[in-house]
Amino acid sequence: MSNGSMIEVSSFSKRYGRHTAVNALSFSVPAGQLFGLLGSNGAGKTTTIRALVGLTRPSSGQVRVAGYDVWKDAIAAKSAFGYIPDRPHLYGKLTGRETLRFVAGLRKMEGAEREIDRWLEYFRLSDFGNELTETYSHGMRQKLTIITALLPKPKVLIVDEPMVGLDPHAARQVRELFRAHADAGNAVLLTTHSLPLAEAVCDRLVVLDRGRVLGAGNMDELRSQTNTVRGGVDGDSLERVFFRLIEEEQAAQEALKVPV
Ligand SMILES: Nc1ncnc2c1ncn2[C@@H]1O[C@H](COP(=O)(O)OP(=O)(O)OP(=O)(O)O)[C@@H](O)[C@H]1O
Repeated sequence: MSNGSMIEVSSFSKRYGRHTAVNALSFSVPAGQLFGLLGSNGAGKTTTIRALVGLTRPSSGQVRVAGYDVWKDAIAAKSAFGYIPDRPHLYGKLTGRETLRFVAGLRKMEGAEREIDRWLEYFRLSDFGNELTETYSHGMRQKLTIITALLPKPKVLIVDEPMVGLDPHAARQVRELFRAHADAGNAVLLTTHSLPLAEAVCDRLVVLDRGRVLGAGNMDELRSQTNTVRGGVDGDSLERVFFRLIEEEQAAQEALKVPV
């Protein structure tokens, strides 16, 4: 594993026919960090995540998780990460508890039953543990999916749009969970459209637009890239920084147009 990175994306590109969804993207996430991947619709966030979890093959470049090439060393890589997709799939004919036992069995976890109780309690799902997941509300399904990813205590957690459908209390719990997971020495990567969430929890960020990086770094670095102001009540929010980056990109594109 080079320089302790838990996630390493090197010159990753993904092309669909003539369309380039992600173009030569590079970033790395060390243990202990919470990393945010931001960008407008179609920017390439989900494509990057799908490459990180081995669901799509890079057209070029490399994607490594916990030191393993996700495509070439898939089994080792997959046992090192937990994945929370934006559209989770659960088996409707299993109960919540059966779902979690199934995951614990796959990961050969010891003493999983107590952990499962603790997690169900944490998300106020204890009363529903023995109900089929097909009867769960959207938010309950989301919570169960989050538990399936975290139960095996993965070194790397990869999350696509975590907060959709969660009530404010659960959203706060999930935010705290991700932070705690990173602080415990793991790497967390998330995509989100919630800029306040990203600003509140992420140590570092990449802003993508149409497959290319518009800005990268911590909040201070992003502010210095966009001439925005730091700190206090007068400081510029990530939202301001984000729109600046998009506006600058649009201005640069305009400038390239042939004047007719
Ligand atoms: N299977 C596919 N076949 C063809 N094009 C695809 C495929 N998957 C994604 N794309 C294209 O790649 C680009 C990036 O899509 P992606 O889903 O990664 O964006 P995103 O940043 O996750 O967007 P959103 O915020 O809307 O979820 C889009 O232009 C999309 O149309």
